[in-house]
Formats: sequence, C-alpha cells, structure tokens
Amino acid sequence: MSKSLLWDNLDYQLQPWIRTAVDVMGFDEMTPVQASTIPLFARNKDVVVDSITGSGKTVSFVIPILEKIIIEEANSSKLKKGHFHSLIISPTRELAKQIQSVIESFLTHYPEDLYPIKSQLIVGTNTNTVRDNVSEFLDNRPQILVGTPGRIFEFLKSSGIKSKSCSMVILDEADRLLDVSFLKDIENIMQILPKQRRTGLFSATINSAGSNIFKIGLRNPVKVTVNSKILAPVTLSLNYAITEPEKKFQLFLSVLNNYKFKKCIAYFPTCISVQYYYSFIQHLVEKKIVNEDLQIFSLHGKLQTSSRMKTLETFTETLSNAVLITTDVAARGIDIPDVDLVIQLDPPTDADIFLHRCGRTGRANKIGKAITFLNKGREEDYVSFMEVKNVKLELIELDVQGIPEDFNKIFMDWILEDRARFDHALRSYVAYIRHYSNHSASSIFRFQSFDFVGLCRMYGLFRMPRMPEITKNFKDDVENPKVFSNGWLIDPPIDLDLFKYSDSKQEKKRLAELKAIKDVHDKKRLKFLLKKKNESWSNKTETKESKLERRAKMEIKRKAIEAELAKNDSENSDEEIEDWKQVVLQRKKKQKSSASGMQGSFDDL
Ligand SMILES: Nc1ncnc2c1ncn2[C@@H]1O[C@H](COP(=O)(O)OP(=O)(O)OP(=O)(O)O)[C@@H](O)[C@H]1O
Repeated sequence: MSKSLLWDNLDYQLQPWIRTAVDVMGFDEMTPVQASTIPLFARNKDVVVDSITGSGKTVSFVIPILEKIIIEEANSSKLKKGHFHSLIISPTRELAKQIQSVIESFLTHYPEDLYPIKSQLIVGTNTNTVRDNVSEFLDNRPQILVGTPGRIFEFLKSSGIKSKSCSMVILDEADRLLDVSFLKDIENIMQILPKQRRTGLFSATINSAGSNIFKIGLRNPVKVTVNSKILAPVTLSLNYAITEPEKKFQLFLSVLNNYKFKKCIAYFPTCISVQYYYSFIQHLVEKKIVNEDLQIFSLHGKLQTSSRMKTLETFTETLSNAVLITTDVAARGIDIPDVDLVIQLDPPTDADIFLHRCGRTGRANKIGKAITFLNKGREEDYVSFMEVKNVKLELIELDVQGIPEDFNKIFMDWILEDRARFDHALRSYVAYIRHYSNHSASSIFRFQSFDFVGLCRMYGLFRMPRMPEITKNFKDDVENPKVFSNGWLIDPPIDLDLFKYSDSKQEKKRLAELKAIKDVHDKKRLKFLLKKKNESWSNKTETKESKLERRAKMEIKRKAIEAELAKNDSENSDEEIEDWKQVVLQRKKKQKSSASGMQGSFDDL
C-alpha cells in the first residue's frame, strides 16, 4: 500500500463519518486521482481532471462537496429556501442517477442527529416535468443537485430557484458536455450561476474539449493529469478481431456462447439495430442457438427513461451470465460491477468513445477484456490509427464455433414469419449506412471498399435495397456474382406479394394497397403510387406539419435568393449573374440529394 495514498495522509482530516464510509465501501486507500484532487478542492482550487476510465473520479468530487457542505453548515451559513450548494452535471440520465447513488451511499453513514444533507436528481423523464422538479426541490430543500444539462437549465430558470449560493459546480464527462450538442446549455447554466464558485471538470478524455474548457469561467484552474502516458487501465486488455460483415453477428454469438464472463456489454451502432438484434437474439435463445443461461438486456436512447433506469438497475443487480446490448448511451461513466467483457460490433464514429466504451470493464484494478470487431479489408487500418493515439490493440483470433451452418436460413425463416421484421431489418441497415458515413476517421471507414452484400446478410436481408450510397459505390449485379437480378441475394426470389405482416391490421392495409396498385393500369400513376409506397419506412414519419413548415421555410429562402439575384441583375456583370444562378442550382441540388440521401427502397415492393 503506497503511503501517499492513505486516507489519513491527506493534509486535512476527513469528517469521521466520511472516513467510516470509505472504510465500509472497502476503499482501503485513495486512488491517485483522489489523492491529487481532494486536497485541491479543499484549497478552493478549480480543477480540470484527466484520468483514465474507472479510476475513481466520482469519489474525488463527491467527498469535497460533502465536506464543504458540512463545513459551511457548521459555520451556521444554512441555506435558505430555494437555494442550493452544489451542482453536478452529467451528459446522460443514467450517469446522473449513478452519481446521485454514490452520494447517497456516502450519506447512509451521515449522523442522524446532524442537519440533514440531501441530494436531488434533476433529469427529464416521461412522468415528471420541470415543475415537479421545482416543487420537490422547494419541499425537500436538498443541497446537492445532479442532472442533465437541458433539464438543469430549465430548472434554474424557474421561479423560486435561487442560484446565488451555489458554490461548487462539477461537469462530469466534461468533454462531452462541452461539445456542440451541449455547449449552449452549459454556457447558459454558467451564466446563471454565481462567478464566485469552485468548478471541476472531469473526464478520461478531457483534452478533446480543447479551448471550450475556457468558455465556462474557470479561475486559475489546476490541471490534474494522472499517468498521462497510459490511456487505458493496465488491467484492461484491448483486442480486435477481423471479420467479414456477413459473419460478424455470428462471431458475436459465438463469443457469447463460448467465452467465460460474468457480465458483458455489447455496443451496437444504432438504437434500431439494438431493437432489431435484441428481438432476434430472443428467438435464438428459444431455439437454443444462444446459450439459454444468458440473460439478455437491451438499452438505448429511444426507450423511456423509467425503463432505461430499470434495465440498468436489473443488469447491475444480476450477478452473472448477463449481456447488455446497447448504444453509446451507455458508453461513458456507467459503473457496473463485474463487467468483464466489452464487445464493440463496430468501432465508434468518434475515437474518444472507443476508450469510454472499453473502459466499462477493467475498472478499479479489476481484470477486463474489450474486443472490437473490424471489417475485413480497409478497417484493419483502425489499429494503426489508434496506435498513433497511444492505444495499442492486440489481434485475437475468433471463429464462429458452435453456430449452425444454416444460420442464414434460420435468420431468413425468422424474418419470413413477419414482414414487419423485414421492414425492421431494412431500417436498421439504412441507419447503419448513415452511421458509417459519420465516422470521423473517414479515410478508413469508406464506402468505396465496403462489403454491402455482406452487410445485407448481416442484417438478414435477402435482397439489396436501393440507396444512393450503394448505387454510387457498389459494382452492379453483373460484376458481382453474389447478387442475382433485381438485387436478390437468393435464387429463386420469393414472391413479395405473399409476404405477410403478422399484425392483422397492418396486413389488411398492405393488401388494400396492393389491390389498389394492381387495379391501376395507367403506368405513370402506377409509378407514382409505388414511389409513395416505398417511402413508408423512411420518410412517412415526417408529419404533415413539418412538411408544411419546411415548404414555408424553403419559400422564404427562395425569395431571398431571388431578391439577391434581382439585386445582382441590376448591379453586376452577366458573368456574376451566371455564378449566382449556379449557386442557386447547386443549393437546390444539395437539398434534393440530402432529402433523398438516406433512403433505401425496392422499386417493386
Ligand atoms: N479509493 C478507491 N478504492 C477502490 N475502489 C474505488 C475507490 N474509489 C472509487 N472506487 C471504485 O472504482 C470504480 C470506478 O469509479 P468511478 O466510476 O468514479 O470511475 P471514473 O474514473 O469516473 O470512470 P469513468 O471515466 O469511466 O467515468 C467504482 O466502482 C468505485 O466504487
């Protein structure tokens, strides 16, 4: 045990009940980040903390907050109604909830005869409004608030909420909170809070925040960097496996069946792919193709908050043989005991997220393994790309051991039971293509060398959809022996007219549409109807209102451009007028292509 990490070696004495709490929690010594950060907060410094995943950053801000509240209470500066002492902001509700439970687990050791210390969660859920947050706050008078940016901003603006006593603010996963999606809310929150406050920023990838760190009014911050050369815990082994897309999902199942693990988190690229594969895996468990002992959970951003929280809770409480299929909603900060395996079906679009995902295992000196699947061909370059970033990945050989040879047929039979599954597969496929085109390392993740047929098979599609990305980059049927005419991947093709929805209402609607189309003999009208029908899963979600809104906006834009043209007509040369016309044309073209850009369809479906 290193002497400098002993709790009693801090340059001030911890409150006795906090000392008891760390003992009971089994924290024999401080982690390095705690040993550096706790004394800095005690000396009223602002801190920017960069320390690897699972290194105990949460406790390094929870203890100082609790200590400060007690010291200030002891100085009889009790908070008045509507005031609070500390604010902790996190990018996700799950993480906010987790931080609050760390606070609560400390508070179970707080002496009952002292003035009560309380915390409150300020996050949006499907059942509570910001008003509910406010009335709970005014009734309970908690000193510590933990929440997500949007809801906290709304909360702070509400009448009755007084921010001027807030003396500590923590941004956990600060680089995420300071990226474009949250920055505005964070800046707005900081403007409401008093300038005289202590601020702490924490992350395992804080450097990605760049100069945005200085947008939130830090005062002479001290940077705490623990082991700058190590980007991942030494107990975490980082592996990659090369696979063809067609075999990727089978490889994943084979790992689940054959690897010994307590808990596994598997990252899928999109919410819809989590939903889709989750239902297929249920079927595979029933068919005993996936180990029956495994308990499979799914978590993604499209689920309601209460069900997200519940899933996470149950997964946390399950002792072993548990698999969580999820998206990046569970990539950062989530601390679940005994996760010893992380699988990434695809590398994340943002390289920083790679470390956060892998870091769900190998935490607090426990052994963990993370395996990332890379598509054969171009994606192997990801290994050297990560090496430049100081992240070394080791190759691991995997095979589809134990997965039935007729797996593709089993997949297809499952889809054929219900046409809705085919729609789901198609939507997942399209979402994947959209996801793939967002990779920050675009020189590695390129469509030019992508195995579109393999991807179709991975999603169980037996026919290739038409999408601009595919038509642009895919060598056609003649050149590709795996594809039969009209994009079919099976021979003979199936009769799509006989492919039914299991939901009777949906099926009735389909049959009515089919009849309407068959009754049309006018070719032009038929083409129009087919086009409209094809939009069903991609575009029809757009409401009539939003279409009208968009049309109105386009009208305003068009008028502005025309006005500009007219102005230029009178003032400029013919050449400049021509340039302007080109701009208008290009703009229109761009709008057209982005509107149709991410659709997939079958002309005759
Ligand atoms: N002093 C300690 N000794 C042993 N374990 C500790 C100590 N402090 C915290 N832990 C445990 O370490 C684990 C990781 O802590 P925490 O979630 O705070 O990590 P983190 O650095 O915030 O990670 P991430 O960057 O992934 O959010 C938790 O399970 C926590 O209980």
